Amino acid sequence: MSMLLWQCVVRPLHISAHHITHGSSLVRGGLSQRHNELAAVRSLLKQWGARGVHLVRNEAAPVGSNKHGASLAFKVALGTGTALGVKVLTTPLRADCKVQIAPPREVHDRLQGSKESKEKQDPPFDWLAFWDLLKPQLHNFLLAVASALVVSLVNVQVPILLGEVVNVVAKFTREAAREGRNFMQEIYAPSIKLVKCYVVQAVFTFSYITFLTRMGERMADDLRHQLFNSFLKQDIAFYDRHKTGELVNRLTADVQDFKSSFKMCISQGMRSITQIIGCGVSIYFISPQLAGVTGLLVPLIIASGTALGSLLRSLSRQAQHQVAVATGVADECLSNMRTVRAFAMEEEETRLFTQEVDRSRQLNEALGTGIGIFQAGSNLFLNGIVMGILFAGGHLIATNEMQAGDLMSFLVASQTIQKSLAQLGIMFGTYVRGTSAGARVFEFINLTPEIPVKGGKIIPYHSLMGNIEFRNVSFAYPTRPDQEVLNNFNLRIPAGRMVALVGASGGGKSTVAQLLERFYDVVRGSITIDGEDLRTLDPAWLRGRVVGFINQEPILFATTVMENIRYGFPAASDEEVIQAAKTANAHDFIESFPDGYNTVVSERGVAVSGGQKQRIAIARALLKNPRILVLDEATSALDAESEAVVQEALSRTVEGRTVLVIAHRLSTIQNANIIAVMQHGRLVEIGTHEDLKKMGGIYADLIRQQQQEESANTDNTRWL
Ligand SMILES: Nc1ncnc2c1ncn2[C@@H]1O[C@H](COP(=O)(O)OP(=O)(O)OP(=O)(O)O)[C@@H](O)[C@H]1O
Repeated sequence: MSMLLWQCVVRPLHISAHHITHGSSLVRGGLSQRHNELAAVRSLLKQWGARGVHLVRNEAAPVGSNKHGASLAFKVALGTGTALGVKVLTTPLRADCKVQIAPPREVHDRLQGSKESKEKQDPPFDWLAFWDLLKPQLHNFLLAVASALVVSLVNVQVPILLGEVVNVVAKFTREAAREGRNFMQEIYAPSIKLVKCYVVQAVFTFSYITFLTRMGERMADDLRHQLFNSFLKQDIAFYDRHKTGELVNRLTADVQDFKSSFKMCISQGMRSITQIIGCGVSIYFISPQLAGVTGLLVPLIIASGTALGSLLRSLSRQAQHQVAVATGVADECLSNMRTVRAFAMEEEETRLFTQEVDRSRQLNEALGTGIGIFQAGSNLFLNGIVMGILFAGGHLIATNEMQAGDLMSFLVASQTIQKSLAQLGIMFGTYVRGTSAGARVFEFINLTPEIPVKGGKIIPYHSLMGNIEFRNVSFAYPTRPDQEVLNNFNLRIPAGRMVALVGASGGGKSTVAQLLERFYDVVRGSITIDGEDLRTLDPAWLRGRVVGFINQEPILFATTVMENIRYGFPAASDEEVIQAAKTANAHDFIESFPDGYNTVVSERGVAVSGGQKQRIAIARALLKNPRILVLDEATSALDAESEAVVQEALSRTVEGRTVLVIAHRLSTIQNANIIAVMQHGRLVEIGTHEDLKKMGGIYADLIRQQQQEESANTDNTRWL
């Protein structure tokens, strides 16, 4: 399946003569007609919608060759300054291109754009879903809230008790010696009260942190679980719409943001509000005059703190975003190191990364300066208030309107109010961040897929024949509803027969295979298996038991070969796995691995060659003994030697099954019972290889074209 996604990833593309307007000259001309090839790539990129394409290096450099063709490397630039590396491997009927998009500005702008649109389109917070999430943790929540309340009330008491202690101390410095009173006796009661307060404060601080953590972690765990579950239930169209990075971000950063914001709102928010009210009442009772003056300054503190705070928050968001952009560039480069190396783009990648890191440094420096100004300014301001209170309080003490201990209480209480106000300012930002992160998470949890993962009719195994029929099928991908990919498509695949789909690239062949797997539903018409509409059948049964799918790029998981083959049919015994591997021509090479079937294949299957990977995938598909087998370009990425071995395995695999095979190399499908030729989403020719050749239509043209390309390719190989 070929498709270009303009996103910051490197992905292989398969571009056939149909896509490249000068396709035949591309292949026939070989290396001697580089300009034609470059023009072809340029026209292709334009076709894809890349505006202002021009070639940076007007020369193609051969980077390698094999029996099947030559690799050429091009560097292309988009008008925006986007650098593309295009690597073309010419093969008899097609050109396989690797397109690397490594555009710093483009990546940045795209991320910026997506972030802006994300900010604009944040869904409303779902309070009902939040309540459902909170309900199981209500006991932890209430215990945390009660404990935090106790801590706040104690915090309100502390300044008053401190004042009482200071009053005793102050009294003794002035009069104790003269009156012969016992200091220990007088200080004992207020000191004990203070110590009790500190102990209660410590116990309940421990308690609220423990309950809050328990509640937060359990809610986050629940959220991740629900979200992941919801991801796995979504239909494939959902994955066409959303990038993997975005989904992973919701699962990690958004859940984390939501959790910490929620915890913070409870602990800090509640404490701050209680302390502001409690200490406000205290200072009023200590000295109404001083409290009045301080109260006048409060709006000033709030206004300046909010203004500066929002400025800093916006700067901090920009800095965080820039760090993400720089990380994205590094991630893209490191995870595609082979492509970077193949194009000798190390210096360019370093330049891109440095550029993004430099921007990030500048923003962080600006943020640091802002924080410095904010902290210095607020310290100065707060210390000014302390000085003011001391000055006015000193005056009140001198006129015997106040005691020293009361001044002390007033100072501590007013400081607590100031700190709490500052906390509330921060809290507002935290609340906004938390609710928007939560809204994004709930949005995906609440999504209902159009195609359910399971549920529906099952045809009993003994009566399942495997007759397939596409009847007047029309289809457009949900992400491109205006582009009709299949148009009144009709095809019958009788049980136990092999039907090959051929035709120009983009004609809709892979789409037919995907519809058979019910990755998407048809827009009009119907697909039936043994007369049953696919939409009435259980999708899990269909994919898990009936249809085996082998495509060009099999995916191996980072586990043992045994588990990789068993994937999709976990109940299979070791013997069954080994038998499937034998049929798939895989047993011998697996046995030659150091740990045999227990060898762990690395994350991307690097330790396993393409042909070996494909045979493991065949064994995996075989294990579930599917009635229907779909082979979508199963051997087109392989060299001649591997292809022969895989073909041999496939010919054993297809026996007794209904098979839909899609292949560009016509030599691989000549034995099919029926060959169906597709063009622009329609079936245009159908018959056996001999019939179609005699007919002299599109199929005959394709064969002629392929033969010419094969001979041109042999010439190129000789030339190289
Ligand atoms: N997931 C998708 N979302 C939107 N459009 C898609 C998607 N997959 C394929 N297309 C588009 O559908 C059309 C048919 O693609 P399809 O892959 O079925 O063709 P194909 O004949 O199999 O091509 P190839 O031989 O290159 O694999 C193309 O225009 C392609 O761009």
